[in-house]
Amino acid sequence: MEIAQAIRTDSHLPAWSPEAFEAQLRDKGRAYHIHHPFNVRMNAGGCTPDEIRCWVANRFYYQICIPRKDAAILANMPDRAHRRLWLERILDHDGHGDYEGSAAGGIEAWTRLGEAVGISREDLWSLQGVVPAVRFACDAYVNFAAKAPWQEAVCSSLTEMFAPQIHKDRLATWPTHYPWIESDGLAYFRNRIPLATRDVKHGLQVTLAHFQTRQAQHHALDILQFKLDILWTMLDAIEKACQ
Ligand SMILES: O=C(O)c1cc(C(=O)O)c2c(n1)C(=O)C(=O)c1cc(C(=O)O)[nH]c1-2
Repeated sequence: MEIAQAIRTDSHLPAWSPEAFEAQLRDKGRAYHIHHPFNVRMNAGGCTPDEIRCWVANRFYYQICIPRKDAAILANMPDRAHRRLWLERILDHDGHGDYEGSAAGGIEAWTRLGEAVGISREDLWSLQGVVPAVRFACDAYVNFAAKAPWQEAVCSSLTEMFAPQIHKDRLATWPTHYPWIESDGLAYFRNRIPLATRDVKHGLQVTLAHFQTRQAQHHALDILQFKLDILWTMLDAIEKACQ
């Protein structure tokens, strides 16, 4: 899959310093789905219970794709030290040991979120409510991760730089706006904050080291844009499907 390239006139210039490059990557947060109208409305309390259920059911497809895309990246990583770190991401979502408690994993926590909003485990896992564009968007992420050089796939995970805020927003607003949702159901969001922060540290380390010329740094920004577009597209599709 080719990543769309923005047209630039400065590609011949020296590479940005690591600090300036990181600032460029972080600046991409302006296009994060935290600003999508559906997300804004959801966190402002404007969604109906059916809309919340529709979002949870569709987002579940993203949740189950994440460990598959991480396994694809792992398979392309030649270095043991990187694999050791990356492996944790798979366990974060799939869990390990029994399916109770903190080691149960993100997919299990999302299943609890589903139950808290009124979706049974069977219905959630059946993927019945997942609309085609959400499948296409998530599958594009898995396919990209499998085919791209592993450092580029790592770079695409850097939308996680912006994820702690979106989780914090939900924790801050949902209990007031949606008191009908059992608070236990929000554990997924709470759990992800430290994990995302850890992931970003490693992801940035790889990205800052790998993209060494201005042109390559622009390519990294294009990769991040591609991932931002995946998340944005998902909400476009969810907004339309959940009306
Ligand atoms: O709720 C969100 O808005 C959101 C966004 C993202 C993201 O930015 O990709 C992730 C998550 N959540 C998340 O929970 C998660 O585990 C995660 C992993 C990844 C990734 O690309 O590897 N993104 C995200």
